[in-house]
Amino acid sequence: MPSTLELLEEHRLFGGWQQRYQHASPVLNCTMTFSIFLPEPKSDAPPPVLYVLSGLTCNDENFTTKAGAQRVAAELGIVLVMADTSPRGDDVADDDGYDLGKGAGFYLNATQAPWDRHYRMYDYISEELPALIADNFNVGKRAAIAGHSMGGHGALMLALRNPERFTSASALAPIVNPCDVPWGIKAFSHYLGDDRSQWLQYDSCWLMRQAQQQVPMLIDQGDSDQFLADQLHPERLQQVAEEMGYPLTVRIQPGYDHSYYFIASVIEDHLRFHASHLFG
Ligand SMILES: N[C@@H](CCC(=O)N[C@@H](CSC=O)C(=O)NCC(=O)O)C(=O)O
Repeated sequence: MPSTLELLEEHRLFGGWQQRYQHASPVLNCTMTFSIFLPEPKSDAPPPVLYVLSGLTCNDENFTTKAGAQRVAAELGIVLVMADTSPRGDDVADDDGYDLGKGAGFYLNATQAPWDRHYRMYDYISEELPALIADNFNVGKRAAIAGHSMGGHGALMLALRNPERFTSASALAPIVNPCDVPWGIKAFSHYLGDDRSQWLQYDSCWLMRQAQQQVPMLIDQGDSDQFLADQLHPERLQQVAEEMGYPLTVRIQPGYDHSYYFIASVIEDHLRFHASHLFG
């Protein structure tokens, strides 16, 4: 039976519709919100979907309102689904830091108390949300995934673990090696515990070395990004890709920082990259 969605907002946009919905999530054991851009249909064929994952402190609205992706998504006929970054609600565990707890779910299934009651973002993004979208909207089977920073980690990691689900993956300033950078070490210690062998399943550098099936990938990274030296290290994934013959393109963009000004500047290329695989 189709899940119940409550429409919170709706706006006409570039000939399509920008909508925001709330729903009960059995996987996360809380109420969740997502945004969706539905372009004007280009043909009788149901359109493909690009899932978009955001970074630390974000919800579904950061990308929706700041990335400027809808004009090109409308032109290409791609549905955009903007997910939240963690479970939400008053009874959901949280932390004072911006990089743990609400807004910082790291797209994993937590195993440690108190996080394990709600923090199952891996299952939510890989299973529950796609099923909800398929049940409630006229969309095709083809899907791609993109993300920024912590969301870039989520997009690359989810595509590496589910290569049959995604025609392509792309990331803007992603965390590629969470097992070995401060943001990832802090989050994984709390959510997954001290046994670092349990962390590897969420680390794109490790996953790419194990990959049996390839998903075309694009990464854009600004060289004036304030988090580049400490947290991001795209060269580590590029090195693995070169060793493994994995189809990853990394582009270093001069002068750009970590902000949505950077995202807005390169998002068109990401949409066209995904279109070349979604419609290929
Ligand atoms: N407030 C923090 C930094 C938080 C931050 O920069 N968040 C980024 C994502 S960082 C990686 O996941 C973001 O997208 N923010 C939302 C926005 O709209 O810009 C600090 O004080 O350092």
